[in-house]
Amino acid sequence: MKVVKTEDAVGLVLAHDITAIIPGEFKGVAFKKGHIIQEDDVETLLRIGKEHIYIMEIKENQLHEDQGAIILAQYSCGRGVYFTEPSEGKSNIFASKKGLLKINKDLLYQINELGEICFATIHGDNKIEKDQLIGGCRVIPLVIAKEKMEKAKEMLLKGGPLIEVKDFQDLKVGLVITGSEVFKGRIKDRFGPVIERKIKAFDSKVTMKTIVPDELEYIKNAILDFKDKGAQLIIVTGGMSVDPDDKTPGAIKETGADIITYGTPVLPGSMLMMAYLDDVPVLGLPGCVMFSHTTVFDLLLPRIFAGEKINRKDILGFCYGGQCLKCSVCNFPNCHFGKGM
Ligand SMILES: Nc1nc2c(c(=O)[nH]1)N[C@H]1C(S)=C(S)[C@@H](COP(=O)(O)OP(=O)(O)OC[C@H]3O[C@@H](n4cnc5c(N)ncnc54)[C@H](O)[C@@H]3O)O[C@H]1N2
Ligand code: MOO
Repeated sequence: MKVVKTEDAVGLVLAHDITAIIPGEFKGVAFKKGHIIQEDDVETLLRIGKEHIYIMEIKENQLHEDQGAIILAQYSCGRGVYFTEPSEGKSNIFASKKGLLKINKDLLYQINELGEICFATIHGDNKIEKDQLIGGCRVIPLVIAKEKMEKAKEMLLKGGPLIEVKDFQDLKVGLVITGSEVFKGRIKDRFGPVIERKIKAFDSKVTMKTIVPDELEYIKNAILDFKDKGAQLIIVTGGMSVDPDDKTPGAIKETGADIITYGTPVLPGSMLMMAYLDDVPVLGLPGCVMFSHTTVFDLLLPRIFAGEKINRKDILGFCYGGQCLKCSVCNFPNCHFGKGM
């Protein structure tokens, strides 16, 4: 610690908290330990009787916690992400737009492994809204070795971006509703509106829709027809289970699509089929997607709309955390559901 005249202390770092007392009005910390003294602070400090102050000496090879936090935030934020000015050594990180949140988990771990650093985030691979909090980064001590921050910067530049928000694409969606009971008008279609609502949340819409009976040829031809008409995502509802009338999985296979999975380790949603017809994703959705608030369909949609190709490992990875708790008020995606391995 060093004693400095207050007028000469601008840009230097306070070594301890400074208390202010205004009788009947205020008693508390006016300036916190670690605060970098600003031009405007001088008069305030003089008014609370501080003509001299103790300042912390930051050595040539060290950085103040706020400078460390800026380095962490600046070099970790990719497209669609912004951060706040640090306060008490911490910067908060937010999404600057709606999209798919991507977090490089391995890199995040490695940065924390450097020590004296706290970098915490929410889970990635979910939809994020504009100005939603993603995480925060801070330097734990008041000062940190410059060398360590250089190392962090190098790792972030090489392996980054650590955090990014990918845009959703406007996809043309083809919807095939299966079910002879719906086709023949015995019951009203209630699956279509659920799908249309969920697609709208990604600013896209169902541009082609048909209702077909539980017959393999009808379902197959409807899928191929939508593909020919330029659908970029094809969704087939119902008929996904084990009854003799459940023809959807067979029909998707018959189109020649590459089947990624029939069956997922997710409840609800275990009977879902994910396939690609050329590069067009084809989803066979079981009845639970119409009934349940949140299912495996909600885990896949953000990634499909961000243009990511889903593989079998992605789907198997859902098993840990794949059981939805069906809370009375659904907080998804702010819960464990689908957060995976
Ligand atoms: N023995 C087994 N049975 C079931 C299994 C299983 O593994 N073994 N899985 C269960 C699970 S999990 C689900 S989810 C359902 C999947 O059902 P499907 O996708 O085959 O659904 P459907 O049989 O076509 O319909 C179920 C129910 O929903 C009504 N429905 C269907 N589509 C519409 C629509 N567009 N509008 C209104 N209502 C619709 C339909 O009439 C049926 O009542 O299988 C379990 N069984
Ligand atoms: O596909 Mo069912 O998909 O688990 O409720």
